[in-house]
Amino acid sequence: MTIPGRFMTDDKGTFGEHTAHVRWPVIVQNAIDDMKTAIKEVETQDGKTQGESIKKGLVSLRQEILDDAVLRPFSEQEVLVGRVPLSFNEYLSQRKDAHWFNSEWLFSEVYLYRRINVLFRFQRLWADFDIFDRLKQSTFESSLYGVTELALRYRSLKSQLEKRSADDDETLKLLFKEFVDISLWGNATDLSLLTDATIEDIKSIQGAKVRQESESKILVNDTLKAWEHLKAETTTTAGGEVRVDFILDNSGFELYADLMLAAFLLQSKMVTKCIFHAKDIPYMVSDVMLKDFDILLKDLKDRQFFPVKDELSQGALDLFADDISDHVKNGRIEFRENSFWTTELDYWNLDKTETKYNGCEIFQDLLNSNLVIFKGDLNYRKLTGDRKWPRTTKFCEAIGPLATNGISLLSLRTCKADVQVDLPHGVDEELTKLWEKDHPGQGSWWCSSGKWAVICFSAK
Ligand SMILES: O=P(O)(O)OC[C@@]1(O)O[C@H](CO)[C@@H](O)[C@@H]1O
Ligand SMILES: [Mg+2]
Ligand SMILES: [Mn+2]
Repeated sequence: MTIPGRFMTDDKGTFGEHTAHVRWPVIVQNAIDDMKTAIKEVETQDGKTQGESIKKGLVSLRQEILDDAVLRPFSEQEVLVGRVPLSFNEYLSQRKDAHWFNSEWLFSEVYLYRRINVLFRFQRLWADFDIFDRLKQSTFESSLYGVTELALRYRSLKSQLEKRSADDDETLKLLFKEFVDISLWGNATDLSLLTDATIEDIKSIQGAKVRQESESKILVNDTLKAWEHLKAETTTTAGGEVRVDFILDNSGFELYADLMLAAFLLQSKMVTKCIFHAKDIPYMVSDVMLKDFDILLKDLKDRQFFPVKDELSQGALDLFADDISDHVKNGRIEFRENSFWTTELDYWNLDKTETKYNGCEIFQDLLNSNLVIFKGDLNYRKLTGDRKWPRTTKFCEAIGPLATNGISLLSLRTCKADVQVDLPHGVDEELTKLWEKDHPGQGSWWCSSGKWAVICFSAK
């Protein structure tokens, strides 16, 4: 089959078109508003002056989008001072006609966050400032209910784990499923979608009861295939290292849920090492940077940040935070960052052929992993190239070289964009009809609502 083109920001009636026209100006406006607050908090005149020029840059960037300007290349100075990978200018040299509202969605969205980052990197006092930090922190703070509920669940499941007999695979399999579900739906608290979420919204997405009914919302579920694979890997490497990698998505509750899955895998002794791959710049509003991991551990222990009243909840939060810190101290959990993850390159570039922007380097390293877990929607878009595949296309076809180049992967994705593959025949039509009822003219946006999910496995 020929490889279809990628979703464009001028594909009529798509969520990508809506994202470009409506959501990007909102995201930049939120950054401008947060910049106003941040500037007030800095003391020095220098800080204020530099902050003002960033704010002006954001205002003109927002206007550029609204004016549907050409996607301009980065200047030499921006590449140097902003440390912008040359992949962006290489791409733009081939597409001089790319505009905000007439370009490949994947490129222009990643380009947007790079343009924002360059504004900060140009100002010495703001070079490492994360303009999304306030939003990341306030959303995590309002996740108190889900965080506490999970910590209590971890505490009780951990003792079940310790009590179970070594050959009690059934319990282990059920727990694996539970923790994969927790990590999957941890993605649902996505800041870029929950632009005005109430605590109730956040609570409902995260509660255990929601997870029960959410089983029906998982349209493709390869959890047991991943379980069988991991068990086989554990047996073949008997006594050796069993490594699971997490290509991370959002900070806050989703990272907390991912760490929960890692803690279970390590506690079960099935896995000996978990490596977490974070972003090197503020990206997609909520994505995890190295500093967000340290902040999360601090928040879990901070009774002002998480004012849990009862001893039990306090003990459960401390237990989890201490277990994670212990895994880090003993090298069982490792955090890395790499600029590849914030380039526009899709994951067909996780291959020995991509030798310019770390694709090959990361690929070679991931060959040592027994399972690579890709979290969230953007990672799914990059796995499938954000292409206009028929929605029944097989996952192993849509991920190109990754299906055969030696990496075993598991994609845990809540559906928040137009691309979708691997659906059984008839499901897309049925959900489009269902969604159309309450969203006339936007039936296919069921796939961008975050209400459904897929768990897709591909063996090496
Ligand atoms: O990777 P995540 O955090 O799950 O979601 C990121 C993302 O879904 O946010 C926007 C929502 O449509 C998309 O542009 C982008 O793919
Ligand atoms: Mg997400
Ligand atoms: Mn994200």
